Amino acid sequence: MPCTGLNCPKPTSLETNNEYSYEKLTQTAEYLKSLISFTPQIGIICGSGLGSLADSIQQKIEVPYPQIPNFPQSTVKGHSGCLVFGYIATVPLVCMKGRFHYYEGYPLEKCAMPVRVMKLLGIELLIVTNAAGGLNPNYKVGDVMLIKDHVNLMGFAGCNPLRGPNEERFGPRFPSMNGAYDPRLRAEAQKIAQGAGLAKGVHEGVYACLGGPCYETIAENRLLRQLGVDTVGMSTVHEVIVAKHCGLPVFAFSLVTNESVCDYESKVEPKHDEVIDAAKSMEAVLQKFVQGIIEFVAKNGVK
Ligand SMILES: O=P(O)(O)O[C@@H]1C[C@H](O)[C@@H](CO)O1
Ligand code: HPA
Repeated sequence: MPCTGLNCPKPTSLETNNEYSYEKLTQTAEYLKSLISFTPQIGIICGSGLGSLADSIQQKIEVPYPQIPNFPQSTVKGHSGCLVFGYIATVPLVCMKGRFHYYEGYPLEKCAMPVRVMKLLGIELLIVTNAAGGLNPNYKVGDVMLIKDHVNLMGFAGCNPLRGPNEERFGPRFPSMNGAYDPRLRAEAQKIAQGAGLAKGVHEGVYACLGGPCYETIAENRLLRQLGVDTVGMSTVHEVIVAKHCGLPVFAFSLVTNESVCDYESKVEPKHDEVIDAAKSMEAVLQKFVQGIIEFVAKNGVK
């Protein structure tokens, strides 16, 4: 908040130059509200190649990112770059077909700004999905891992989407990250997964985000494994931090799209096209899974 008292210091450039101030984000949310006649209850972020999660949305209103004031643009294959509003199982929602990554050149607060916009639109639950490398030796390509916790590796180096002046209207300066991944929905998701045909391959584990765009070295994969990381990717963590900060419950999962190799003898190399193909081959099952989660929320509420 600007201070008007006589002895108060002048606002710093950080305060005056905030590209994603509460006011700017409100402007973005107000523009989007003017296009829809309902309040979205759930926000969904589609991971690489997972944009088809929006296919089951009814009464779609699609808004391309270039049309949205203050919104970044998608630059990555597999992230088409539009917001889709509509309904799944009678639940009004908004879906991001295309997220923003640090390696695209966006600072973390910019990558995560749509989470605050969705909060201002009125969502009460955020569903986050990602394509990820499977580090846990029990994981196979095509498995789903419900995220129970994360390792904020970029945070170890001081990169955090909440860095800078805190905006109290969103949340506190020092938020706890405990319970960021809603335990009730995770427990329920185990049952829903069976109905969706995912019975064999649903795990629960820990996700870590690196800055990318390089995939991890074998030495890095070995280190991550020792740290207790089960899947590794280049997204999600900053979105979840911002969601937890503003009090949004999160349900998140990784689709294992490739094996993260820990063996110098292995000839397996990660490739983005294969990541997208692996996601594509799971689209029908994952649509059913996400629909099951939404139906549960429709029946039982978010809390
Ligand atoms: O957006 P997500 O995290 O699902 O995408 C992963 C991370 C990189 O963007 C890309 C690498 O293949 O897939
Ligand atoms: N590493 C990082 N990000 C990824 C991977 C991976 O192996 N697969 C899909 N996204």
